[in-house]
Amino acid sequence: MEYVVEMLNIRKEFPGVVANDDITLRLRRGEIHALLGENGAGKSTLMSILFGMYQADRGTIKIRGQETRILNPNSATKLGIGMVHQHFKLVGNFTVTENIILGSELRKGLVIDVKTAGKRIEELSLQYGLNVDPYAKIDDISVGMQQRVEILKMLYRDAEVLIFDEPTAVLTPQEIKDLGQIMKNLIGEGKSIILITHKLTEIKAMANRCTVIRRGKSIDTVDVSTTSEQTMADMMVGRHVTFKVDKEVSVPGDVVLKLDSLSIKNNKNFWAVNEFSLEVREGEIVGIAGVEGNGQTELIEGITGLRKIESGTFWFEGQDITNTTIRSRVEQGIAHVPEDRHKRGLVLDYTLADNMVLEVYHRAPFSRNGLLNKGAIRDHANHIIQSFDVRSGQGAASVARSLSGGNQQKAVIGRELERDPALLIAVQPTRGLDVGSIEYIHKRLIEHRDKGKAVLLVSLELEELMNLSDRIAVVNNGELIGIVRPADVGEQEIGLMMAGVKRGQTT
Ligand SMILES: Nc1ncnc2c1ncn2[C@@H]1O[C@H](COP(=O)(O)OP(=O)(O)OP(=O)(O)O)[C@@H](O)[C@H]1O
Repeated sequence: MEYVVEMLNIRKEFPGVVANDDITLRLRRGEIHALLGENGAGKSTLMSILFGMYQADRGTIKIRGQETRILNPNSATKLGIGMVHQHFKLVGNFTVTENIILGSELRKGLVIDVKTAGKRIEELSLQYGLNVDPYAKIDDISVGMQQRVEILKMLYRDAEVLIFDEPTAVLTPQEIKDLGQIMKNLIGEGKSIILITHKLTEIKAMANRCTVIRRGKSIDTVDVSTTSEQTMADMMVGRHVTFKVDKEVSVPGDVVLKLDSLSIKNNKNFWAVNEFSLEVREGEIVGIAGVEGNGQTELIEGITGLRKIESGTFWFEGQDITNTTIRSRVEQGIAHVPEDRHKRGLVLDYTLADNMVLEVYHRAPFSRNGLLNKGAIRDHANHIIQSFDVRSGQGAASVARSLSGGNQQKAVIGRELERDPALLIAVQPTRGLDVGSIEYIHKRLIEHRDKGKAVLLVSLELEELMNLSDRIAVVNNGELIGIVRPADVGEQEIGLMMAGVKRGQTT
């Protein structure tokens, strides 16, 4: 059996944590190999070593049978290894072609011939079924297309081994299907793929084999076709995981949030939200379902105070707060788990302790007579770290940036829930989380509801919305299409409504 990549007995330590402890992964030529592990299990670290961003403390890497040292991403590229990161590295006002040739080898004395490059990109795009316009501007194309540009970037540099780091986290269901096909085209042409994902259904649909790691150690490599999702989940977490959410029927109380005919504009000054009305009561979870980009982002920004509400009224616990500041909304008991945890959730260069008091540091017990009480701040962070199982090298003293993506997310959710808000707005709360953490977060959201609080849940995962919500508001093109109860409808019907087909309203 020919292996294109062999990572043997890899060890990598960071201050306070062994991120990779004797991990072995072997990638066959022409296979899609999933890398599965809990948040913080060490997947990104292992791939960063393969891509030359980190050096292993111990262990061997062989590329096409040859023992090699990969000193930096450039040498990884020369060895035919490419990576699509979770956060794309593209320049918005450059074209696709310009982005692809940017940073690729510039030979001295040679002006890069953009036209020739464009042609080559067009050919590659055709060969792999990517359908990318080489002359489009990055700002004008969808996130799914931008990801394909990242794929083209690798192909343009003749990559043979392609690493995808949670590629579907940013995609719509249709784009996920398309990506599956693209991956098949890639292996059909002899490429080999390492796929990092938490989604077991995707592993089932896309991958040939799967290596499971837990807390930095290899557990096993299995054939995907003969291993069930449940088995893989249990191997990964080290205990039995349940996928179903247990909850009682809700007992809604008074109205907490009332949106009355809200209209909000997007960045391009077009109407993103149109006369949108909705109520969320104490003791209920209301989900918002819709295809990404149908006004959900602007709606939530309007509610949290990040974006101006052009017309309509926003009532919170009976008070008109349409024009109040972000700060006063926070003070009144509105909490927000944002869509983009890097931009809005955390200050990446602050410690975890400081991040856990971003909204409340000026209050007792964290602050007294204008002085910060470091002990209280640390205790608060430790409490969140413990309850939400936030894993990091140095606990409360860890810099937020050093946490794995999923652990950053758990920290943000923990911070917001611990404030015990009257209204929790959770946008994609479980994006990037492993099944064990999803199970826990779902439980906490239901608990919050059962304490009589209101939850507004925005998610692109229909299954999550169906499992958690008491009512689901479906949006299309900034308009409310209808409100349904999950018990009364199937996913298919909600799918139709997401496409704009109206249905009778239930209240
Ligand atoms: N640069 C760093 N400095 C300190 N600690 C780090 C650094 N990078 C990673 N770690 C730690 O190493 C461990 C493994 O992290 P890694 O990002 O590899 O996990 P992961 O499996 O990719 O997680 P996720 O699914 O949440 O993205 C974590 O405990 C993390 O906090």
